[in-house]
Amino acid sequence: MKKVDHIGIAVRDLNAVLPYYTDTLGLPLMKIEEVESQKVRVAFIDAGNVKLELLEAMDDQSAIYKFLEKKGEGIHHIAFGVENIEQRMEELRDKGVRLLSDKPNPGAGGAMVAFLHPKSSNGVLYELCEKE
Ligand SMILES: C[C@@H](C(=O)O)C(=O)SCCNC(=O)CCNC(=O)[C@H](O)C(C)(C)COP(=O)(O)OP(=O)(O)OC[C@H]1O[C@@H](n2cnc3c(N)ncnc32)[C@H](O)[C@@H]1OP(=O)(O)O
Ligand SMILES: [Co+2]
Repeated sequence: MKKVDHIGIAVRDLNAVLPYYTDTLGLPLMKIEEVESQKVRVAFIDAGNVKLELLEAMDDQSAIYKFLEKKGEGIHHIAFGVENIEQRMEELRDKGVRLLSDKPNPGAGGAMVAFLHPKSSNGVLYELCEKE
């Protein structure tokens, strides 16, 4: 794993929470983007050495919708930046880690992403992401 790329945070209403990050905490907003494949609208906040990915559900099929229903707002996942994501997935699979997809899927900013099931990561949802 190269580094932590971002921390995903589930929010109910992106526009409503943004001022807390930008005005109260004084952190720069990098961009807002809709990621159709994950059914999420995301805002990236520049927190210096790591990004915060604020995630709002686009519909009730979104993983974020289900998370908010069950657990409420809060930290959703930690994303490691990796190179050669398919190889990393294979290595982890060989070591018995449960991956949530066979192949990487398109994520924010043109990255390819894959998730490790929280049940095989001691309760933490991890993401692997590879920037093009
Ligand atoms: C845009 C992109 C990017 O960065 O580029 C993104 O990040 S998209 C980010 C949004 N997309 C994703 O998260 C996609 C991958 N996620 C998923 O496929 C899903 O959310 C799962 C992780 C499989 C959970 O789905 P679901 O809640 O329907 O399954 P489930 O009810 O069977 O839950 C299985 C167990 O995992 C727990 N669980 C669920 N979500 C969790 C989370 N975020 N962190 C830690 N534990 C979690 C549940 O409480 C449950 O534990 P108990 O059984 O003990 O109650
Ligand atoms: Co993410």
